[in-house]
Amino acid sequence: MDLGASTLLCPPLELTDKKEHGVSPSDSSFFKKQPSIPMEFIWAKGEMGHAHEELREPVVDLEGFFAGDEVAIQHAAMLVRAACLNHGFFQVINHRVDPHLITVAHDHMEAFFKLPWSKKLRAQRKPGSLWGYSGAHADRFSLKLPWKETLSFGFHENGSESVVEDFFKSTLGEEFEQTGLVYQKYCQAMKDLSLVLMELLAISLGVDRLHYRNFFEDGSSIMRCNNYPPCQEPGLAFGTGPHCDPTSLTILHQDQVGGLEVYVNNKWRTIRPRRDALVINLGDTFKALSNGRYKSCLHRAVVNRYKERRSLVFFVCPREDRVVTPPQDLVCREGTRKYPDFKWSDLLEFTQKYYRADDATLQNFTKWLLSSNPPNHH
Ligand SMILES: C=C1C[C@]23C[C@H]1CC[C@H]2[C@]1(C)CCC[C@@](C)(C(=O)O)[C@H]1[C@@H]3C(=O)O
Ligand SMILES: O=C(O)CCC(=O)C(=O)O
Ligand SMILES: [Fe+2]
Repeated sequence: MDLGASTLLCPPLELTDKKEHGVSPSDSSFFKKQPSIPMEFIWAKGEMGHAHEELREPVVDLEGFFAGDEVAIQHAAMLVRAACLNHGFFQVINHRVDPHLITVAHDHMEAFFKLPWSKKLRAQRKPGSLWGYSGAHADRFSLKLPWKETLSFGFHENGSESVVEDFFKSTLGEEFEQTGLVYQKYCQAMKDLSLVLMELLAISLGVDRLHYRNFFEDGSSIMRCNNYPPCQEPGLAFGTGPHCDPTSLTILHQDQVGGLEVYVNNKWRTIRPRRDALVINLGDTFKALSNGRYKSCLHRAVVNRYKERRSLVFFVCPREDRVVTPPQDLVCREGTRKYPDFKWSDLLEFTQKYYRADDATLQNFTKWLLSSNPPNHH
């Protein structure tokens, strides 16, 4: 059942009377098919173009990594290298994240998004903050609104208190204590897996095996739950438009509905959902950490007419004051630096205050950075 735009925007976006757009029933054009979704959600025809082909690439099996089987580790690193040089996307199986924990995390996400508006709005994102509930980012953007609701919160491991549990209890109340516990465990499992992947990425780049693990060990990451309601015009709107994640590494688990697409060899390809796999994609920050060797994955989420779709997305980030710079031996091999040093907090601020992340965030950030601190050549 299509809940339409009202599920995304509260109070429900009143569909403005057609006459306000200078069209009245007497005009012949009026009888042309009028889009049944608010124009704020509509993307240009040229930006759509739905994928038909599936991306079928080898899945990286982590079993050998956990078993310390060096041959299996080299094989996994070779698959990771091929994928990251080409498009920055791969999937992992035998990742040792408890499948029951993933299922319960989906259950709590479903329960949250099914809450009445009044309850969801208790967690409403404050201006300038990443944390909380957002309906179509309608408070941030005015056009090309994403056809989605999101719930975002931070994760870091210092000390006993759990920022995740505090987030749920303080914004949604005691009845969400269990949800906070589930997401604390889920985020911890995502963080642990991310450090294994950082080792694999280091091996695949031929740098010190612990280099990236050490860089991210004390990082603060972002957890996001995405809910994509059914859409009457799936050919006019995006759940999440084409973009590269500005973050470093993304670990995503999608439900069985399907809708994630990745841009590979100049074509959008669908990613078939796999319950037992976790989707991994590199972001802009890791691209800079690899001195531009590895791609930041260009991806998007399309919507459909009939079925709600949800995804759990964990964005791995370094500590905010960490300076993003590629390992020296990688630069020596490459000969030149591709990006200036920057702090992750500066790129994050850029995406939250000045620039809506898309497929060119890193290059625009670099220009912005250099324009505000021109290199002194004396
Ligand atoms: C640092 C971030 C900004 C976004 C959430 C994380 C990593 C992915 C980014 C995002 C999803 C890229 C597409 C545009 C965006 C505005 C969105 O659709 O949510 C981005 C997120 C954000 O700025 O909230
Ligand atoms: O929901 C998806 O499949 C993709 C979501 C995504 O790319 C994001 O939230 O950054
Ligand atoms: Fe993304």
